[in-house]
Amino acid sequence: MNIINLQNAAQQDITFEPKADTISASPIQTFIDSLRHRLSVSRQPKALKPFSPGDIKILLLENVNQSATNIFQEQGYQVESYNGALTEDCLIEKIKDVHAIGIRSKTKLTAKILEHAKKLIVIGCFCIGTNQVDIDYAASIGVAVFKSPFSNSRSVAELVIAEIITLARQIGDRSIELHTGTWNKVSSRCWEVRGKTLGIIGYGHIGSQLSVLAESLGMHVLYYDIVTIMPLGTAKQMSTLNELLNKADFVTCHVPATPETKNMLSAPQFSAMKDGAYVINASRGTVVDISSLLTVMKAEKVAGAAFDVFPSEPANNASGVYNDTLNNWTSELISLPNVILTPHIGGSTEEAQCVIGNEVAHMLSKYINEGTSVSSVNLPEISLKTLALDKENTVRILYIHKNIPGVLKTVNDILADHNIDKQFSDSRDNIAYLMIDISSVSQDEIKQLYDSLNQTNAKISVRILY
Ligand SMILES: NC(=O)C1=CN([C@@H]2O[C@H](COP(=O)(O)OP(=O)(O)OC[C@H]3O[C@@H](n4cnc5c(N)ncnc54)[C@H](O)[C@@H]3O)[C@@H](O)[C@H]2O)C=CC1
Ligand SMILES: O=C(O)CCC(=O)C(=O)O
Repeated sequence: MNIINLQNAAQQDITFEPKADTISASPIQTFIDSLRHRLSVSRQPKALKPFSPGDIKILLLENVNQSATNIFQEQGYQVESYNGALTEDCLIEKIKDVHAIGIRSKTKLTAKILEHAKKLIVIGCFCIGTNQVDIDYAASIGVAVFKSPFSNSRSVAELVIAEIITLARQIGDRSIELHTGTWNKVSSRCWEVRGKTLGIIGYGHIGSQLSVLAESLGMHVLYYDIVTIMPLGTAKQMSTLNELLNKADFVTCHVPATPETKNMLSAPQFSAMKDGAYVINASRGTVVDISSLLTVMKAEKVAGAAFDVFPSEPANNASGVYNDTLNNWTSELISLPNVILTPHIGGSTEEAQCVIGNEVAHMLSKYINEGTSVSSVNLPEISLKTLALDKENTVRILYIHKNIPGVLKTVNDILADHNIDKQFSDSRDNIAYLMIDISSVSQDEIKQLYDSLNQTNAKISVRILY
């Protein structure tokens, strides 16, 4: 019997009858089954249906690491990969048909795009920032979003250390000069970094990692953060941003893109800085007001700057795309001395990308196969023990719903005739997620349960795994 009108179309077109490979009537199969019991392989995870893994389609954009593709293919999923981001129209077409999408920082998954994603179960950000995804809208349609919490932090911190020394010694300019035939051996306004003060705005994973590296170079570290965070080494937390700006020789930003961090460094903050200070931004392009920075650099108030991120960034690698059409101050910025520009490569190392590929692909697979939302950035974090092979008639219900009164009663009334083995529910703002394992459920009852749950008022999405 085919289920129609499924809210969560991972289950669209998928029969609730057992797949051929699950029919176990032959003597050999019976022997294997009994052997499994004798060998206690019942602790192995049960492969949950209704989908067979081959039904699951994964779309990977922006050169997501091969390690992710390998994991998805090991699961038996279909994987389609692209090196760059897709145009909006193309993305809308592609997203209609996939159950999971993996992106990095370029692909904007807005409500406009996501409303076409009728089969989508989960989004994987193979990066740290999630500002490119409308995570609240995703939650409102029952789509989980995962990211890598810290696997490229070290890479970003190392890039910033390189930039601090490069700016202090004007290495970028000397290199460009030699590339164009000019020998210009100077020491004027070139400095050691030892004994200088680094001001870190945002003392999270990257900021704190950078703090340790900077101290090992003999720098003093000050940091500013909206929350009180334990200092590492001899770093000191400043109670205001201005206090940090007044004292730091190098100011570096490691905050997320939020309304509060937009233009966090602009004209008033630049004027609060020490004369001859340096500015670094490898967080998000919205954080530093580059138009204002141009003014203070021309006045030699700021002695140099390094940017890895920009308000607008090209979707794909290509020559000639970093220009005034992208950001109207580009030609002015590139004409200034001691400015280091990199194409959003803070997290782009082999090590970071491989780990992120593994990590996020595992989270996505676990969510697809078992419903585990631990580490999701937009859904309540729910997990139940993996169903074991011997739990043949056990069914797992994954019910994402509006966080309104009376839902548990409604759901439990529907399940009243079954034995509830385990139940876990949690909420996050307007959204709640309920995971229930019930036993002794026949194939026909699964269909009835699905239909009943699907008709409840609070339902956002329902999946039944068995
Ligand atoms: N250039 C690149 O390739 C990469 C850039 N990033 C960017 O760096 C950002 C930071 O990354 P993590 O350190 O991993 O994040 P995190 O979440 O570990 O740390 C961010 C810190 O900023 C603080 N913060 C938030 N709002 C603030 C405000 N208004 N004022 C002061 N502090 C504030 C938070 O309390 C937190 O301690 C990411 O959100 C991402 O946008 C991350 C990885 C790679
Ligand atoms: O590697 C990328 O494409 C994005 C890196 C980044 O900005 C992040 O992890 O937030």
